[in-house]
Amino acid sequence: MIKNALISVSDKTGVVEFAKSLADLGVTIYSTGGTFRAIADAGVAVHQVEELTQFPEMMDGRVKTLHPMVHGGILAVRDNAEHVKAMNDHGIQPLDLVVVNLYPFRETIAKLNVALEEAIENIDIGGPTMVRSAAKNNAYVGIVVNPERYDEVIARLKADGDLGREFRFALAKEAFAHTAAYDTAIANYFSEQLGQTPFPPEYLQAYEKVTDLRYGENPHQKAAFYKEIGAATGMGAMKQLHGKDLSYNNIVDMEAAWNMVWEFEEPAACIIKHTNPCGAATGATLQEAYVKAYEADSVSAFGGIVALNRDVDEATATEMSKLFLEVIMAPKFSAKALTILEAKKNIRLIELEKPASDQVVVKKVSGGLLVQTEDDLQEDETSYTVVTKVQPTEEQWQALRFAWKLVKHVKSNAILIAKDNQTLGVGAGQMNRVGAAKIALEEAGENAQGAVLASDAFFPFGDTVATAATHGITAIIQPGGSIRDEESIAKADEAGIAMIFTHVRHFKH
Ligand SMILES: NC(=O)c1ncn([C@@H]2O[C@H](COP(=O)(O)O)[C@@H](O)[C@H]2O)c1NC=O
Repeated sequence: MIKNALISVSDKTGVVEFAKSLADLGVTIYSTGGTFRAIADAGVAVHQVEELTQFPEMMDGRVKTLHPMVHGGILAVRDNAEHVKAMNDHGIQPLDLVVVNLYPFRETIAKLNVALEEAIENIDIGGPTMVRSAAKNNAYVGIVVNPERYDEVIARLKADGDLGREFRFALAKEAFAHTAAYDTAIANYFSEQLGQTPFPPEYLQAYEKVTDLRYGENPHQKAAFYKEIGAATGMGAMKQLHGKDLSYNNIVDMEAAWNMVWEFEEPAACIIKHTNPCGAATGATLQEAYVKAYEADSVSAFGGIVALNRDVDEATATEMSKLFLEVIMAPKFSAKALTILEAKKNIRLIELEKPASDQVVVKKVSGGLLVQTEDDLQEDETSYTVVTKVQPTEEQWQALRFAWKLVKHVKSNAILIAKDNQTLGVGAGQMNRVGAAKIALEEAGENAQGAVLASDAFFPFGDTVATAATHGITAIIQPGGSIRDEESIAKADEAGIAMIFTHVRHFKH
């Protein structure tokens, strides 16, 4: 039986209707300042919490509900004689339903240049205290932290006159998750102020479920997708405009595709299979970039994930509509592009913001977590060295730059062949480097003649350069740093290949 409810909410969405329904069910409502006014102004019967505490709200609202008359009323075990006696002795009213959501701390720190004082003033104390009291005493008290629960609460009260033990327990779990996520945001903000990010002594993150997924990487694996609470960019902030539900593998590939395509400032298109590019290209227009990316490997492009770094126009949409694609992601789709692509039932269309920089990459391992900064080093070409007798031509430099930007997104060991801002062959995830080169060169075929080769890490032996030479590769970019670099340099000199050492490695596991 719910006799008394305490409502104290910052997010007042739906609270007036909710309070009205409670009042109609005969519940006596107590409220704090702003919530009281919102409810009272709507003509709903409500009491000020000061009636319980006999204390005014004070210290800029820092102290309003932190009082034994409130917490005794929430925490008392209703069938414990001592607790009941304490309530009677002190005139404490039982509070059977607590409805609280907290000061907008996350929203406050998301604002530009927010002062520490303002952030601190938005740390809720009384709210979480009531939430935790009520959640602890869920055997008797209902705790509601999410306005989305209001309807169900009312429906249950109307149907059964009570919330029921199981539902109260579920609400309590939601409440503890709510305060944990809230404290996580505060702890991370403090870490940031202390300069402890991105590797604070405790690694705390809070995620909320977006959806259950049909299955995981394989049909026998279960999966769900979670987003960072308050995510403004990245996969957690994507907008799906069309198509069936995304799969686990779709999202993994989308992440790879999206990071890859934003390597380029000019119009670019990347087509991804299993996180590696089967085709990537830039062009004067988006349409040109897409067609080149498609033609790079038109066999593998089937069922691919396409990422584009420009708004999709009619011409590009028309080209893409000719092929079965799993996902197309872009900053925006024009109305005409949408009409063309929406005619294809199965394609998923995703709008997404450009990726944010300064992200960390996190990998779960058993019993732990690996955290690293992104592989987003701004490389300075002046620190590259040409190690061969032959210098690259301007055209080769351009092709090498293009290939180097992409090879870092290919699973190691990675070799990528390119020409004219278009990939021609990709060898990904091989256990030895010459094996990756053979795959990439074979895929490039005749087109390897006059093309360039990029390698994500150094050549341990001269065999990769020798293989590249037999296929007509004219320039190579790689980190260098092997004890047998001289072997590779000699092979390059023999074949008249220009070779650059970047002194930067781009492993990707
Ligand atoms: N200080 C307290 O005792 C206290 N009690 C409740 N609050 C918060 O005050 C907010 C509601 O305030 P109002 O009803 O005045 O708009 C809620 O987010 C609630 O979590 C408090 N504020 C901060 O700690």
